[in-house]
Amino acid sequence: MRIDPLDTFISHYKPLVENRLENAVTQLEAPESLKNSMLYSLQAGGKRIRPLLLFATLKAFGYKPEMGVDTAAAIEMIHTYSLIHDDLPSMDDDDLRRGKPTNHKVYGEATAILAGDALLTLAFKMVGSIDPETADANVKLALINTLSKAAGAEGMVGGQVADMEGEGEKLTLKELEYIHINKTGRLLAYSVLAGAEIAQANQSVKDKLSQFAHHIGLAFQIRDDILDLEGTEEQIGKPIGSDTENEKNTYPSLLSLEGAKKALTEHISQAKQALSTTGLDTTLLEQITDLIGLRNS
Ligand SMILES: CC(C)=CCC/C(C)=C/COP(=O)(O)OP(=O)(O)O
Ligand SMILES: C=C(C)CCOP(=O)(O)OP(=O)(O)O
Repeated sequence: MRIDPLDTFISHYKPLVENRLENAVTQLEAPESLKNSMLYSLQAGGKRIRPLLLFATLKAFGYKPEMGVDTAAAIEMIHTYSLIHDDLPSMDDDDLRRGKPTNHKVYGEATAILAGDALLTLAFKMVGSIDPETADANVKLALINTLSKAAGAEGMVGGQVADMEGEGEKLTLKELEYIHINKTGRLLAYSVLAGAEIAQANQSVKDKLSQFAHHIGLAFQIRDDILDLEGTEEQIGKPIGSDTENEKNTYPSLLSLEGAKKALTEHISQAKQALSTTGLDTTLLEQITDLIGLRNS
C-alpha cells in the first residue's frame, strides 16, 4: 500500500504547530476567560494550510521543517484572529466557523474582539523569540517586518476593508483581485516567503517563490468562493451561500461558476509552473498546491 508523502507530512507536522499554539497560550499570565476564548478558536480544527506551506518550503530547501514552528504558530494565530473578527456582527455576522459556534457566540463580542487582539500581538512575540540558532537578529527582523506588512493595512486588513466597502457594489475583476490578493493571498504568501527567509534564499529564488505564492493565494480564495456556492456545510464548517447573502463580490458572481473554475485551474497551473523554475525539491509544495485546487479536506 502506498502512503502519500503529504499525508505522512501532515500527520507529523500538524500536531507540532498545534502543540506550540496550545503551549504559547496556556503559559500566558492572563485572565482565564481570555485564554479560553483564544484557545477555543485556535483549537476549533483548521486545516493548518499556512503552517504546512511554511514547513514544506523549508523542506524544499533541505532545511528541517521544525525550524519554522514558531513562525508557523504566529501565522496561524494571525489567521485565527482574522477569522474571529471576520465573523463578528459588524463584519460577516456568522454563527458558525470550523463547524462550531463562532467565538463571539460563545464568549460574547467584547471578549472575541480582545481574543483576536491578543492573538495578533502574541504572534509578533512568537517571531521575536525564535531561537537565535534558527534565525539570527537580521532574519528575525525581516520576518517581523514582512509579517507586519502582510497582515496589516497594506495586506490582509486593507483587503478586508476593500471587501467590506465592495459589498453590494459591482466591482471590476481588477478590484476583486486586489481584495483576494490582500485579504487572503498575502498571509498565504508570507507562509512561503517566511520559509525562504529562514532558509536565507537568494533573491532570484525568493522572486520565483513569490510568483508561486501569488497564484496559490488567488487560487485559495477563488476555491473558497466556489465552495460557498457548491460545497457542503460539513466541508466548509459554516453554512453555504453566505457570500450571496452578504452581496459579496466573488469570482463566480463576476465570471460565472464555470469562469471561476477556469480561473482556479489557471492559477493552480501557473503556481506549479513557477515552482518548477525554483530548482528546489518541491514535491510537497506541489501536493499542497493540488490540495488547494481541490480543497476537499
Ligand atoms: C482583518 C480581517 C478581519 C481579515 C479577514 C480576512 C479573511 C481572509 C477572512 C475570511 O474571508 P471570507 O469571509 O471570504 O471567508 P469565509 O468564507 O471563511 O468567512
Ligand atoms: C482565507 C479564507 C478563505 C478563510 C478560511 O481560511 P481556511 O480555509 O484556511 O480556514 P481554516 O482551515 O483555517 O479553518
